[in-house]
Amino acid sequence: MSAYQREVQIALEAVTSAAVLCQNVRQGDDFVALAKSDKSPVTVADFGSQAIVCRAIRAAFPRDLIIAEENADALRTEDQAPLLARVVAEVKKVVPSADEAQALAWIDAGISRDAAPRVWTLDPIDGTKGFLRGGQYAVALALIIDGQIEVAALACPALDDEGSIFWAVRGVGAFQRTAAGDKPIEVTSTSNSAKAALCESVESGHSDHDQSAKIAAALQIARPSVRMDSQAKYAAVARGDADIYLRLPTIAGYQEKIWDHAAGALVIAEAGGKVTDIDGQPLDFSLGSMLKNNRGVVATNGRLHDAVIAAIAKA
Ligand SMILES: Nc1ncnc2c1ncn2[C@@H]1O[C@H](COP(=O)(O)O)[C@@H](OP(=O)(O)O)[C@H]1O
Ligand SMILES: [Mg+2]
Repeated sequence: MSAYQREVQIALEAVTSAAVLCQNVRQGDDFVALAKSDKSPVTVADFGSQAIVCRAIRAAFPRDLIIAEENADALRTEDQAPLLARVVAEVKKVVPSADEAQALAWIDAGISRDAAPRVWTLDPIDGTKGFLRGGQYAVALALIIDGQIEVAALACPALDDEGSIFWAVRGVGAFQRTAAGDKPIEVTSTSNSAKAALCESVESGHSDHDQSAKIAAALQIARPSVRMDSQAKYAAVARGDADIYLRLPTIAGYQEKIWDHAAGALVIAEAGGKVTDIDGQPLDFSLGSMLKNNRGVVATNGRLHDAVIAAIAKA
Protein backbone atom coordinates (compact mmCIF):
# COMPACT_ATOMS: atom_id res chain seq x y z
CA MET A 1 0.00 0.00 0.00
CA SER A 2 1.43 3.37 -0.95
CA ALA A 3 1.70 6.28 1.46
CA TYR A 4 -1.35 8.44 2.13
CA GLN A 5 -3.72 6.23 0.13
CA ARG A 6 -6.74 7.28 2.17
CA GLU A 7 -5.82 10.97 2.01
CA VAL A 8 -5.51 10.75 -1.77
CA GLN A 9 -8.84 9.00 -2.12
CA ILE A 10 -10.70 11.47 0.10
CA ALA A 11 -8.98 14.48 -1.49
CA LEU A 12 -9.76 13.34 -5.03
CA GLU A 13 -13.39 12.60 -4.21
CA ALA A 14 -13.67 16.03 -2.56
CA VAL A 15 -12.19 18.07 -5.42
CA THR A 16 -14.17 16.04 -7.96
CA SER A 17 -17.47 16.81 -6.19
CA ALA A 18 -16.48 20.45 -5.80
CA ALA A 19 -15.65 20.62 -9.52
CA VAL A 20 -19.16 19.33 -10.31
CA LEU A 21 -20.62 22.11 -8.14
CA CYS A 22 -18.46 24.72 -9.89
CA GLN A 23 -19.46 23.51 -13.35
CA ASN A 24 -23.13 23.47 -12.32
CA VAL A 25 -22.81 27.09 -11.24
CA ARG A 26 -20.89 28.11 -14.34
CA GLN A 27 -23.50 26.54 -16.61
CA GLY A 28 -26.16 28.67 -14.96
CA ASP A 29 -26.71 32.29 -15.88
CA ASP A 30 -26.18 33.88 -12.49
CA PHE A 31 -22.86 33.62 -10.65
CA VAL A 32 -23.67 36.35 -8.09
CA ALA A 33 -20.15 37.71 -7.78
CA LEU A 34 -19.35 39.70 -4.68
CA ALA A 35 -16.26 41.82 -4.11
CA LYS A 36 -14.24 40.94 -1.01
CA SER A 37 -12.51 43.54 1.15
CA ASP A 38 -9.37 43.17 -1.04
CA LYS A 39 -11.64 43.82 -4.08
CA SER A 40 -11.11 40.29 -5.45
CA PRO A 41 -14.28 38.56 -6.64
CA VAL A 42 -15.99 35.64 -4.91
CA THR A 43 -18.93 33.67 -6.32
CA VAL A 44 -21.57 31.15 -5.27
CA ALA A 45 -19.16 28.49 -6.50
CA ASP A 46 -16.22 29.62 -4.31
CA PHE A 47 -18.38 29.25 -1.19
CA GLY A 48 -20.05 26.05 -2.37
CA SER A 49 -16.79 24.40 -3.36
CA GLN A 50 -15.24 25.26 0.01
CA ALA A 51 -18.26 23.77 1.83
CA ILE A 52 -18.00 20.51 -0.12
CA VAL A 53 -14.26 20.03 0.33
CA CYS A 54 -14.13 21.06 4.02
CA ARG A 55 -17.06 18.76 4.78
CA ALA A 56 -15.17 15.82 3.30
CA ILE A 57 -11.89 16.59 5.10
CA ARG A 58 -13.67 17.22 8.43
CA ALA A 59 -15.54 13.91 8.18
CA ALA A 60 -12.50 11.84 7.28
CA PHE A 61 -9.80 13.60 9.32
CA PRO A 62 -11.55 15.45 12.16
CA ARG A 63 -8.33 16.42 13.90
CA ASP A 64 -6.68 18.03 10.86
CA LEU A 65 -6.79 21.82 10.43
CA ILE A 66 -7.81 23.49 7.17
CA ILE A 67 -6.42 26.75 5.78
CA ALA A 68 -8.88 27.68 3.02
CA GLU A 69 -9.37 30.93 1.13
CA GLU A 70 -12.95 31.86 2.02
CA ASN A 71 -15.03 32.29 5.17
CA ALA A 72 -18.78 32.56 5.68
CA ASP A 73 -18.89 36.03 7.28
CA ALA A 74 -20.30 37.74 4.18
CA LEU A 75 -23.02 35.08 3.86
CA ARG A 76 -24.27 35.75 7.38
CA THR A 77 -25.23 39.37 6.67
CA GLU A 78 -28.89 40.12 6.05
CA ASP A 79 -28.40 41.68 2.63
CA GLN A 80 -26.59 38.58 1.40
CA ALA A 81 -29.51 36.23 2.18
CA PRO A 82 -30.16 35.57 -1.54
CA LEU A 83 -26.50 34.68 -2.07
CA LEU A 84 -26.57 32.31 0.92
CA ALA A 85 -29.74 30.68 -0.42
CA ARG A 86 -28.02 30.05 -3.75
CA VAL A 87 -24.93 28.61 -2.07
CA VAL A 88 -27.07 26.23 -0.01
CA ALA A 89 -29.06 25.22 -3.11
CA GLU A 90 -25.84 24.40 -5.01
CA VAL A 91 -24.39 22.47 -2.06
CA LYS A 92 -27.63 20.46 -1.80
CA LYS A 93 -27.29 19.38 -5.44
CA VAL A 94 -24.08 17.58 -4.42
CA VAL A 95 -24.98 16.72 -0.79
CA PRO A 96 -28.80 16.45 -0.73
CA SER A 97 -29.04 16.23 3.09
CA ALA A 98 -27.18 19.54 3.62
CA ASP A 99 -28.89 22.44 5.36
CA GLU A 100 -27.98 26.12 5.77
CA ALA A 101 -26.34 25.79 9.18
CA GLN A 102 -24.18 22.91 7.96
CA ALA A 103 -23.15 24.73 4.79
CA LEU A 104 -22.01 27.75 6.84
CA ALA A 105 -20.17 25.55 9.35
CA TRP A 106 -18.40 23.62 6.58
CA ILE A 107 -17.22 26.85 4.93
CA ASP A 108 -15.95 28.10 8.29
CA ALA A 109 -14.07 24.85 8.91
CA GLY A 110 -11.43 26.37 6.61
CA ILE A 111 -10.59 29.49 8.61
CA SER A 112 -7.33 28.31 10.21
CA ARG A 113 -4.41 30.57 9.34
CA ASP A 114 -1.52 29.32 11.49
CA ALA A 115 0.91 26.51 10.81
CA ALA A 116 0.13 23.13 12.37
CA PRO A 117 1.76 19.70 12.27
CA ARG A 118 -0.96 18.46 9.90
CA VAL A 119 -2.86 21.03 7.90
CA TRP A 120 -4.78 20.97 4.63
CA THR A 121 -4.84 24.02 2.40
CA LEU A 122 -7.67 24.65 -0.03
CA ASP A 123 -8.38 27.10 -2.79
CA PRO A 124 -12.02 26.32 -3.54
CA ILE A 125 -11.72 28.25 -6.80
CA ASP A 126 -8.28 29.30 -7.82
CA GLY A 127 -8.54 31.74 -10.70
CA THR A 128 -11.95 33.17 -9.79
CA LYS A 129 -11.45 35.79 -12.52
CA GLY A 130 -10.87 32.98 -15.01
CA PHE A 131 -13.98 31.21 -13.73
CA LEU A 132 -16.01 34.38 -14.31
CA ARG A 133 -14.75 34.99 -17.82
CA GLY A 134 -14.97 31.40 -19.05
CA GLY A 135 -11.23 30.72 -18.75
CA GLN A 136 -9.28 28.22 -16.66
CA TYR A 137 -9.81 27.70 -12.95
CA ALA A 138 -8.92 25.03 -10.41
CA VAL A 139 -10.03 23.44 -7.16
CA ALA A 140 -6.72 23.01 -5.35
CA LEU A 141 -6.21 20.94 -2.20
CA ALA A 142 -2.99 19.89 -0.49
CA LEU A 143 -1.94 18.27 2.78
CA ILE A 144 1.04 19.86 4.51
CA ILE A 145 2.77 17.86 7.25
CA ASP A 146 5.45 19.54 9.33
CA GLY A 147 5.76 22.25 6.70
CA GLN A 148 6.19 19.87 3.73
CA ILE A 149 3.53 19.25 1.09
CA GLU A 150 2.83 15.52 1.11
CA VAL A 151 -0.40 15.14 -0.90
CA ALA A 152 -1.91 17.23 -3.70
CA ALA A 153 -5.24 17.02 -5.53
CA LEU A 154 -5.89 19.51 -8.32
CA ALA A 155 -9.09 19.62 -10.36
CA CYS A 156 -9.03 21.74 -13.51
CA PRO A 157 -12.67 21.55 -14.65
CA ALA A 158 -12.13 23.68 -17.79
CA LEU A 159 -8.97 21.94 -19.00
CA ASP A 160 -9.33 19.56 -21.96
CA ASP A 161 -12.80 18.52 -23.14
CA GLU A 162 -14.26 17.25 -19.90
CA GLY A 163 -11.95 18.74 -17.29
CA SER A 164 -8.83 17.11 -15.86
CA ILE A 165 -7.77 15.96 -12.43
CA PHE A 166 -4.19 15.69 -11.19
CA TRP A 167 -2.75 14.31 -7.98
CA ALA A 168 0.62 13.74 -6.41
CA VAL A 169 2.17 12.21 -3.32
CA ARG A 170 5.68 13.16 -2.25
CA GLY A 171 8.09 10.42 -3.25
CA VAL A 172 5.41 8.50 -5.16
CA GLY A 173 4.84 10.58 -8.31
CA ALA A 174 2.40 12.83 -10.13
CA PHE A 175 -0.57 11.51 -12.06
CA GLN A 176 -3.47 12.55 -14.21
CA ARG A 177 -6.66 10.66 -13.40
CA THR A 178 -8.31 9.35 -16.58
CA ALA A 179 -11.19 7.00 -17.31
CA ALA A 180 -8.54 4.36 -18.03
CA GLY A 181 -6.84 4.88 -14.66
CA ASP A 182 -4.03 7.00 -13.27
CA LYS A 183 -1.48 8.05 -15.87
CA PRO A 184 1.94 9.22 -14.61
CA ILE A 185 2.80 12.68 -15.89
CA GLU A 186 6.22 14.09 -16.63
CA VAL A 187 7.73 17.47 -17.40
CA THR A 188 9.44 18.10 -20.75
CA SER A 189 13.13 17.43 -21.31
CA THR A 190 13.70 20.79 -23.04
CA SER A 191 17.11 22.16 -22.11
CA ASN A 192 17.40 24.80 -24.85
CA SER A 193 15.50 27.84 -23.60
CA ALA A 194 15.01 29.10 -27.17
CA LYS A 195 12.66 26.15 -27.69
CA ALA A 196 10.78 26.60 -24.42
CA ALA A 197 7.12 27.48 -23.92
CA LEU A 198 6.41 29.93 -21.12
CA CYS A 199 3.09 30.38 -19.32
CA GLU A 200 1.89 33.13 -17.01
CA SER A 201 -1.26 34.67 -15.51
CA VAL A 202 -3.88 36.27 -17.72
CA GLU A 203 -4.06 39.04 -15.11
CA SER A 204 -1.20 41.54 -15.41
CA GLY A 205 -2.01 42.53 -11.82
CA HIS A 206 -1.01 39.02 -10.66
CA SER A 207 2.24 38.71 -12.59
CA ASP A 208 4.32 41.38 -14.34
CA HIS A 209 3.89 40.85 -18.08
CA ASP A 210 6.43 43.52 -19.11
CA GLN A 211 9.09 41.93 -16.96
CA SER A 212 8.33 38.42 -18.25
CA ALA A 213 8.62 39.67 -21.84
CA LYS A 214 12.13 40.96 -21.02
CA ILE A 215 13.09 37.67 -19.39
CA ALA A 216 11.70 35.69 -22.33
CA ALA A 217 13.76 37.83 -24.69
CA ALA A 218 16.89 37.30 -22.61
CA LEU A 219 16.27 33.52 -22.77
CA GLN A 220 15.68 33.84 -26.54
CA ILE A 221 12.25 32.25 -26.14
CA ALA A 222 10.70 32.45 -29.59
CA ARG A 223 7.10 31.44 -28.86
CA PRO A 224 4.60 33.93 -27.43
CA SER A 225 3.77 33.25 -23.78
CA VAL A 226 0.64 31.25 -23.05
CA ARG A 227 -1.64 33.10 -20.64
CA MET A 228 -3.96 31.06 -18.46
CA ASP A 229 -5.66 31.55 -15.13
CA SER A 230 -5.16 29.45 -12.02
CA GLN A 231 -2.98 26.50 -11.04
CA ALA A 232 -3.84 24.97 -14.41
CA LYS A 233 -0.45 26.54 -15.25
CA TYR A 234 1.25 24.14 -12.83
CA ALA A 235 -0.59 21.24 -14.48
CA ALA A 236 0.51 22.49 -17.90
CA VAL A 237 4.18 22.43 -16.91
CA ALA A 238 3.80 19.13 -15.01
CA ARG A 239 2.44 17.25 -18.02
CA GLY A 240 4.72 18.87 -20.55
CA ASP A 241 2.37 21.34 -22.27
CA ALA A 242 4.73 24.15 -21.21
CA ASP A 243 8.28 24.34 -19.86
CA ILE A 244 8.23 27.42 -17.64
CA TYR A 245 5.67 29.14 -15.39
CA LEU A 246 6.64 32.64 -14.24
CA ARG A 247 4.87 34.61 -11.51
CA LEU A 248 6.67 37.92 -11.14
CA PRO A 249 5.59 40.28 -8.33
CA THR A 250 3.65 43.35 -9.42
CA ILE A 251 3.42 44.88 -5.95
CA ALA A 252 6.50 45.20 -3.74
CA GLY A 253 5.96 43.14 -0.61
CA TYR A 254 3.01 41.10 -1.94
CA GLN A 255 2.89 37.80 -0.08
CA GLU A 256 1.63 34.78 -2.02
CA LYS A 257 -1.00 32.60 -0.30
CA ILE A 258 -0.20 28.94 0.24
CA TRP A 259 -3.53 27.81 -1.27
CA ASP A 260 -2.57 29.40 -4.59
CA HIS A 261 0.52 27.18 -4.88
CA ALA A 262 0.70 24.13 -2.60
CA ALA A 263 -1.15 21.60 -4.78
CA GLY A 264 0.43 22.74 -8.04
CA ALA A 265 3.92 22.88 -6.58
CA LEU A 266 3.86 19.23 -5.48
CA VAL A 267 2.38 18.10 -8.80
CA ILE A 268 5.30 19.75 -10.66
CA ALA A 269 7.94 18.52 -8.23
CA GLU A 270 6.68 14.94 -8.51
CA ALA A 271 6.49 15.23 -12.30
CA GLY A 272 10.24 15.92 -12.28
CA GLY A 273 10.16 19.71 -12.34
CA LYS A 274 11.36 22.38 -9.95
CA VAL A 275 9.53 25.18 -8.12
CA THR A 276 11.21 28.08 -6.29
CA ASP A 277 10.67 31.78 -5.76
CA ILE A 278 12.23 34.34 -8.13
CA ASP A 279 15.44 34.29 -6.07
CA GLY A 280 15.79 30.54 -6.53
CA GLN A 281 14.81 29.80 -2.92
CA PRO A 282 12.45 26.88 -2.14
CA LEU A 283 8.86 27.91 -1.31
CA ASP A 284 8.45 27.71 2.47
CA PHE A 285 5.07 26.18 3.31
CA SER A 286 5.81 25.94 7.05
CA LEU A 287 4.67 29.45 8.04
CA GLY A 288 0.88 29.30 8.00
CA SER A 289 -1.29 30.81 5.30
CA MET A 290 1.32 32.98 3.58
CA LEU A 291 4.59 32.36 1.77
CA LYS A 292 6.19 35.01 3.99
CA ASN A 293 9.75 34.14 3.06
CA ASN A 294 9.32 34.14 -0.72
CA ARG A 295 8.86 36.56 -3.60
CA GLY A 296 6.99 35.38 -6.69
CA VAL A 297 7.16 31.87 -8.14
CA VAL A 298 9.25 30.19 -10.84
CA ALA A 299 8.26 26.69 -11.93
CA THR A 300 10.12 24.85 -14.65
CA ASN A 301 10.89 21.42 -16.04
CA GLY A 302 14.02 21.49 -13.86
CA ARG A 303 16.59 21.59 -16.66
CA LEU A 304 15.77 25.20 -17.48
CA HIS A 305 15.55 26.37 -13.89
CA ASP A 306 19.02 27.83 -13.33
CA ALA A 307 18.92 29.69 -16.65
CA VAL A 308 15.54 31.21 -15.80
CA ILE A 309 16.64 32.30 -12.32
CA ALA A 310 19.82 33.83 -13.79
CA ALA A 311 17.77 35.71 -16.40
CA ILE A 312 15.47 37.08 -13.68
CA ALA A 313 18.43 38.19 -11.58
CA LYS A 314 19.83 40.09 -14.58
CA ALA A 315 16.49 41.66 -15.50
N1 LIG B 1 -1.08 41.26 -6.65
C1 LIG B 1 -1.13 39.93 -6.77
N2 LIG B 1 -0.01 39.24 -7.05
C2 LIG B 1 -0.03 37.91 -7.19
N3 LIG B 1 -1.15 37.15 -7.03
C3 LIG B 1 -2.29 37.79 -6.72
C4 LIG B 1 -2.34 39.20 -6.58
N4 LIG B 1 -3.61 39.54 -6.28
C5 LIG B 1 -4.33 38.39 -6.24
N5 LIG B 1 -3.54 37.33 -6.50
C6 LIG B 1 -3.86 35.91 -6.50
O1 LIG B 1 -3.86 35.44 -7.83
C7 LIG B 1 -4.71 34.30 -7.85
C8 LIG B 1 -5.07 33.92 -9.26
O2 LIG B 1 -3.88 33.59 -9.91
P1 LIG B 1 -3.79 33.50 -11.49
O3 LIG B 1 -3.58 34.88 -12.01
O4 LIG B 1 -2.60 32.62 -11.68
O5 LIG B 1 -5.06 32.89 -11.97
C9 LIG B 1 -5.88 34.74 -7.01
O6 LIG B 1 -6.48 33.61 -6.49
P2 LIG B 1 -8.10 33.45 -6.48
O7 LIG B 1 -8.55 33.44 -7.89
O8 LIG B 1 -8.30 32.16 -5.78
O9 LIG B 1 -8.61 34.63 -5.70
C10 LIG B 1 -5.22 35.59 -5.92
O10 LIG B 1 -5.00 34.88 -4.72
MG1 LIG C 1 -9.84 31.34 -4.69
